[in-house]
Amino acid sequence: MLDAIGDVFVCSSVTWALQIVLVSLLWWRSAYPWSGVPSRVPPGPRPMIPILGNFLQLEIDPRKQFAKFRRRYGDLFSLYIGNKHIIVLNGFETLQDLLVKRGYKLSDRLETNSMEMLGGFKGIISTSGKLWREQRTVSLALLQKLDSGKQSTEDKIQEESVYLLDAIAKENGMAFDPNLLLRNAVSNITCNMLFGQRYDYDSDHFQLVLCIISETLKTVGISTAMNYFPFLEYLPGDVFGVGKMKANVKKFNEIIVDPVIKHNIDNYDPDNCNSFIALYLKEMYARRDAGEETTLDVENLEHIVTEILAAGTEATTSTLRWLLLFMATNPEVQAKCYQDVQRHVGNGRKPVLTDHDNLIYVQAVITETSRLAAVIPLGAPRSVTEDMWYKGYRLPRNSMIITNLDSVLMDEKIWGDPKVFRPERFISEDGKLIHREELIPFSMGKRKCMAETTAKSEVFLFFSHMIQRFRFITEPEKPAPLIESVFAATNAPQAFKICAFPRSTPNQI
Ligand code: HEM
Repeated sequence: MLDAIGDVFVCSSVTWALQIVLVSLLWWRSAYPWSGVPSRVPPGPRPMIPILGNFLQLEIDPRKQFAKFRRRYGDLFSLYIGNKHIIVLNGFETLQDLLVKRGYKLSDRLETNSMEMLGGFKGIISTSGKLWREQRTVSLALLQKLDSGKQSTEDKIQEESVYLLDAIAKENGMAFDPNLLLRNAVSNITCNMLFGQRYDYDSDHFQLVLCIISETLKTVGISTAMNYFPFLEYLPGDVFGVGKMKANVKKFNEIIVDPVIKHNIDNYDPDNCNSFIALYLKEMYARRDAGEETTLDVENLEHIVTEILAAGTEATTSTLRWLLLFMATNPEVQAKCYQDVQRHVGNGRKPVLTDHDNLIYVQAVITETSRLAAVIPLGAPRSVTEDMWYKGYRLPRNSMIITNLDSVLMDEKIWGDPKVFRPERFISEDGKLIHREELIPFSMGKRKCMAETTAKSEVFLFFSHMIQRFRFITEPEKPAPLIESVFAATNAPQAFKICAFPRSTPNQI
């Protein structure tokens, strides 16, 4: 009986596989862009294998390969994967020309399968055109309004720092992985902005929020394969994590986002709007009451909440993790940061945002870390809205655009020794902070990160508070942690452990 079932299974699997191959080949012939290579498009490596195109020429972390292609083909090169023509933009001049000067043609997202699963083409990150413009403009205005309200973003970060520093102190100088504590602190700022409340670090509800975010983001990398090979979604066994990702997004909405939005709708009080959700609802009702045509609705709000939580948590946490790693492995740099804080802030009070202009060395360390860590090194994919020409090349409508920020942040022509961690490169001879326009970890143009100011405030305050209070060292009697990254939704460091000693103890420098 079991054999018979096995035979049927094997037979149906073979038929299934043949059908997939057949359908794929037919689909490839009709959809594969280089079956008739469009003329005058940017050059690139020749796609050797039907359907896969250049897929096998790329590693999971494609940055090194992109650097080689750039040397060979120039600042614009083409790749073909599955049914997509991809154009990779490299170098500061190209990114500035195409994202800033002619950004109106490259501000849309490409409607990919993974974008659909994550954002359902609602909200901000995955949307384009009028819908994106209204959602982004309104969201930005509401975040600014919140910042100038009862509790500013700075107040929220100051409040959260107390909890973060206490949690670090509780590690008692023992080795710990700072990832979870930093993640708690960073996402609490976002929760506070969105929901109007922070959570205790040991709250089950809060840990569930963080767990779903990180599980979902883990599947983002692998499920992007579906953007190029849409049929993979239908393979049995959820090999590409598509089912898991969909289930996570659904669970996140059901358990976290929807109940909070419902609570806000049920208890709506226009005179007491202390959270992003309440302010969005107020704006939505106002536009509707005024008879305005608007895209503001509960479904878009649901997506924005999820996106801000995920985007806000991952990139900022990764940046802070890189900072602690660089401090523990570069004690002399850490000592200079501590001296900077001692000189301009002392021990009697906490650093505040207005210390920013005085803490030059701390700023240089943060700036150098943002450059070297490049936590979102390839930006988020965009698309060409209408056929356009640039430096003699045709950029066909609907091509996918990859903004290779890494090619600028790690450009030898700009930085000389880009792989070296050297904060001094951002300090002038007369001791001032050097601002470089090529420092673009938040991308460029209309579609650049929506929360650059908030992210910078979080990084500056959390980092300077930690440096004021603790000395961080690598785990004693263990090999120093590797300065290597895990390339996934963000470019984060590999997991590492450090020890934190309060500055008032004999371990003080
Ligand atoms: C160090 C921290 C951060 C870095 C380096 C960073 C970087 C980026 C980058 C490179 C993009 C892609 C821009 C593009 O499409 O080309 C982006 C988009 C975005 N970021 Fe950030 N980000 C950070 C923190 C945050 C925070 C804290 C939030 C929210 C509170 C946030 C919200 C967003 C949103 C909503 C978008 C999509 C914008 C759009 O599509 O119009 N980010 N970010």
